[in-house]
Order: sequence, then structure tokens, then C-alpha cells
Amino acid sequence: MRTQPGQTDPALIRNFCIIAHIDHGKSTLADRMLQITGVVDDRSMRAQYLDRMDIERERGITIKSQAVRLPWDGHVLNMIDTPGHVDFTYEVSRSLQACEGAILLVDAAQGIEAQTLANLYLAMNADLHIIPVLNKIDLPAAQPEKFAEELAGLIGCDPSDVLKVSGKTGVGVRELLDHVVQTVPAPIGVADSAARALIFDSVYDTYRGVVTYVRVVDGHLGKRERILMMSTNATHETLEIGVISPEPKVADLGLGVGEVGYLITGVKDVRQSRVGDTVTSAAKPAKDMLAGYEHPKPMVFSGLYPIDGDEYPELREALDKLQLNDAALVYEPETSAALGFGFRVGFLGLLHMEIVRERLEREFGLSLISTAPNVVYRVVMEDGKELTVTNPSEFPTGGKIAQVFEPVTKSTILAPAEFIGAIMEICQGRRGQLLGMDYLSEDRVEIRYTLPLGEIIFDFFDQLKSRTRGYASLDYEPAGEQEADLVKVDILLQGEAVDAFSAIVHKDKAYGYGVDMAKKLRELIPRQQFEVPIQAAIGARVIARENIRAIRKDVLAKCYGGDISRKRKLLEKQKEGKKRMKMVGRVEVPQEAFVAALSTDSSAADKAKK
Ligand SMILES: Nc1nc2c(ncn2[C@@H]2O[C@H](COP(=O)(O)OP(=O)(O)OP(=O)(O)O)[C@@H](O)[C@H]2O)c(=O)[nH]1
Repeated sequence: MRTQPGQTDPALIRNFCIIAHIDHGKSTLADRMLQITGVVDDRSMRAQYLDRMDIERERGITIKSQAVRLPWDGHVLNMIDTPGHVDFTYEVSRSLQACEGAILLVDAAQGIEAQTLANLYLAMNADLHIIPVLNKIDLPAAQPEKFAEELAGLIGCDPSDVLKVSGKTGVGVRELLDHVVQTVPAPIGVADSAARALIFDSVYDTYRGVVTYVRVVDGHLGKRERILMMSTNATHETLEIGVISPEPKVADLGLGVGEVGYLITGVKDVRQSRVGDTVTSAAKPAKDMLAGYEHPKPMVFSGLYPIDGDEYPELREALDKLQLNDAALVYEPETSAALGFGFRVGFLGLLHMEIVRERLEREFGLSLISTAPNVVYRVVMEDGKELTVTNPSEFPTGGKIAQVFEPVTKSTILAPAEFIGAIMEICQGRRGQLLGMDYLSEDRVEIRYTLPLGEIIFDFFDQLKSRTRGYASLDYEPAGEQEADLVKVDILLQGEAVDAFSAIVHKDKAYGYGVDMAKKLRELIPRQQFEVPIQAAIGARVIARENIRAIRKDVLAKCYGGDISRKRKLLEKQKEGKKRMKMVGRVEVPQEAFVAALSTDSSAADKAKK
């Protein structure tokens, strides 16, 4: 039986998603489902059909969710793809809200990981029917029996209820689709009430403008209808409404209860069509919006500066364009004495930051310097005034601070038990407080910590991976704030503070930060014609000092004799070199020194030293 959108009996609809830890094979399984249900024919099957963005394909991660309609056994299955990474938890939660069931996919050679748990908890919160599935059973290293038991223990079912599939070979995928039809509840909604549809994704398309993905909860959304966005009260004309299968198909009858599809309204900016918002009819609006709408809140800030100051207008334009497609990206102009004109940019988390940077460099051809990331601090002054600090330069100096609060997270780390010691050492070193520890099986343990977000964003994940040989996985969620003894450390060259190097750090770490930074800079900044002291200071108190000895750099020294053209060439070359220098007071600092000093990656520092 073929059903048309808009007249599909809700009893025949199944809305589900696949949730998994990164690399456990979600995209591969989704692709296989497209193929088996005949939505994509074998010839046009291209790996990872659902991941449309280049970066996603290259990095093998899913950033934007999509929804595909799959016909199966007389039913309509809507598969909603969810982003897998912690930075996008809110988007994941909205995608889950659009479903009644979730396939919990676990790699049969790896077992449960931190994001498996995080996603499972989100799915349980959303009251979804959970289908536990082990993937990659074709792998020689797969241990389906062992991990079926682990998974069964986790969700409280029998190990024999855990399905076993291979997204790669297709084994077990038909059975899985049958299982979705049999066990996932059909959507329930009120057909004849005012329309309410949940926006679970919104994507900017260069040609069509914003494409908004919705799940209709109650009522009906029609073609050419005026719609109302309930969080902003903005109204738009629907230009097109349809379903994805896997290419967009116009739905002449509109979308009814339980259906999943897309809307195009000519809106040019995803901020006007926000994930989590409720769409209703402007003529006959619903009274209440669907629960759970949240405005995206940036958690991590960093300064972004063009390496070539002339590229500032290009950077602004690029950010403007990216924001059309990324409602969570916020930025404002900022100037730094050392780095010139740039922007203070807010991100959802570290991955979000990396993605934005990479897109700016790759899609817009910009070369950028970014300052060390920092979190948002709440500073209470003695006179009761409060400041929100997103930049070390805004941190008040002097003795009038009463309290400083920093954001904290509840972090969950999963790893083989042999690494417990190493993990605790890292967490303790970062002011972590142990919340608890559980064995998932004999040799795998879940460790929970309260950790300051500021400690996580600074190379925590790299350390964790290297100390556990890549076996640990991490997930974190915001858990309020705590008071902390934080200070601002400034780095001074010849007595002049270099704003780009200032950082807000815990008092116990201030000395270490100061010494490291001063040492790093001593190696990175070439000698000048005068001695340059490098100091680290808290307020007026110097906590570390290094010296760059003076040198008289005479480029002509080597040119004995009177070859004037050679002399000129050398002088020209020196002038060229000077362009790439930034002046800090009288001190010339090469651009690369900034890049290297601000990078946590030691290879960049090595490169710059050469
Ligand atoms: N042998 C085997 N390999 C698989 C199977 N499914 C996926 N893979 C491989 O596992 C890797 C990750 O698969 P993806 O489908 O990209 O994983 P994903 O979960 O979508 O990754 P994210 O989008 O980053 O969350 C790829 O190299 C796949 O080829 C499977 O059933 N068997």
C-alpha cells in the first residue's frame, strides 16, 4: 500500500531514530536501510547518503540531523538522524522528541561507550521505546554475546532480546526494520485541533533559503498556509511542504498527525526558524507551544583574528554567512592590541568551535589565529554588582572582587578498568570531584565526576585519550556553577601586557601557566636589538620571568665588498619579514609566535621555532 503524505493513517506511521556513540556505525546502518527499503537504488547508493556536508563526510561525523521517509511492509517509517556529539545535546533531545522509538546501536567489538549512555538517558527521558542493537557483527573482533549481556544489563532486558546486525553487509537489517514496525508505538495526536509541529532541525540552503524539518504533533499543516513560529511570533508564508525520501518530494496534501517532513518559507536565516520551536497556523493558532524550547547558549568563547589584518572584512562576511546555517553561533567585534581587529565568538563546545574554525578556513579560505578558549564566568563585586565575563580582558583587576563563579559539568568517563588510576589522576589534577563509579562488566567501568567546564575545554580530552591509549570515552553535561578561586594571569613583554595571552586560571595553576607561557615565548620570539623581559603577573604581582637577550641583527654583516644590488635585496627581504611581525610596544613578535604560543598542539610550536 502506498500512502500519500497528509493522509497517512497515524496508526501506520513509525517515527524512530538511531542513537549511538561516534563511529559505532549509525550512518552506515542508515544507508543500508535506505537501500533495503528501496528508497535509494543500488546504483545511486553513495556511502553515507545522509551526511551531506563535506566536513561531515571527511570527519565521519554527523552534525545536522535529517529525516527520511522509508516505506516498509505497508507502513511509513520516518528515520530521524541525530547528531552524535555532546556539543549538540539539545539538538539531539529535539530529534528524540520527534520520535516514539530509538535504535540504540552499539559496536559489537567495542561495547557501550560514554555517548551510548548519554544518548540512552536522553531517549529514556523522552519516553522512547528502546531497541537494543549490536552492530558490526561481521567483524572478527566482535563479541556479540559478551556485549549483548552488557547492553541487556543496562536497559533491563534479556540478552536474547538484543538484535544483532551488520550495517556493512546488511545482515539482520530487514529483521530490525520489521522489529521497528512491530514494537515502536504509532504516533498519537489530535487530528482536528489547531496545528502544532515541532522544529527538530533547520538547515540553510543556498538556493532555497532555510529548510525547516518538522514533526507534526496535532492538526495539519497545509500547502500555501501562513504559519506562525510560537517562540518569536513571526509569521511566514509556506512556499513548499514535503517529505524527504531521500530527495525532497512535495506533499500536495500537506502533513498530518505524526508525520515528519520539511517546510520552506523563504526565510533566509536559521535563527528565524529555531530548533525546538513550535510551528502553528497563523489563521488558527494553537494555544500552547510544545514543551522544552530552549535558546541555544554558548558555553565556550574564543577570539578569532585574521592572520592577515586585511582579511577582517572577509572574516566578518564569512561569520555572517555561517550564522545563516548555525543558530548557535554568536559573535561580536573585538579588538586586541596584539592581534588587531577580530571577533569574540561563542560556541556550544569544543567540537562546535573546531568545526566553525575549520569551515572558516576551508570554505572561505581564511587563515586565522584563535586565542585560548575560555568559559563564561560570573563575577560578583564587593559592591554587589555582577559581571558576566566571556573574555579574560573583561576580568576586573584589583581587590574588589567578592566571588567568582565558573560553570561545572557532570562528566561520565567509560574505560577499561585498568585505567581507573590514570583517569582519577587526570580528573583530580583538574579539580574534579568523584561522584561515583560503577562496573558495567568485569573489566569496564563508568566513572562520574563533577569537573569545571574550564578544565575540560583545555586539552582534557587529548590527555584522557593519550593516558588511556584511546580507550576512554567522555561525555559531559552542564551542571550549574560553583564558586572558585580564579585569577587573571597577564603576560607582559617589556612591561606591556599582551592581551591575547591573558588567561583566567585557578589560583593553584596560575604559577604553572605563567612559567610555561614565559618559557614558550622566550623560545618563540626572536632576539631583538635590546633585552626583552617576559613576565607573568597577577595584577601587579610578577609570578614568573624570562629574558630574551639582546642581539644586534645586522643583515648586511655577511656582505663584505660593495655589491649594492645584493645589499638591496637583503634589505628588501628584511622589510618583507617585518610585515609579518606585530609590534607589542617596541617588541617585534612574529605572527607565528602568536599562533604557536596559543596552540596547545606542540607540533605547531616546534614548527614555529624552526
Ligand atoms: N565491519 C563493519 N564496519 C562497519 C559497520 N558499520 C560501520 N562500519 C564502519 O565503522 C566506521 C564508522 O561508521 P559510521 O557509519 O560512519 O559511524 P557513525 O556512527 O555514523 O559515526 P558518527 O556519524 O561519527 O557518529 C566506518 O569506517 C564504517 O565503515 C559494520 O557493520 N561492519
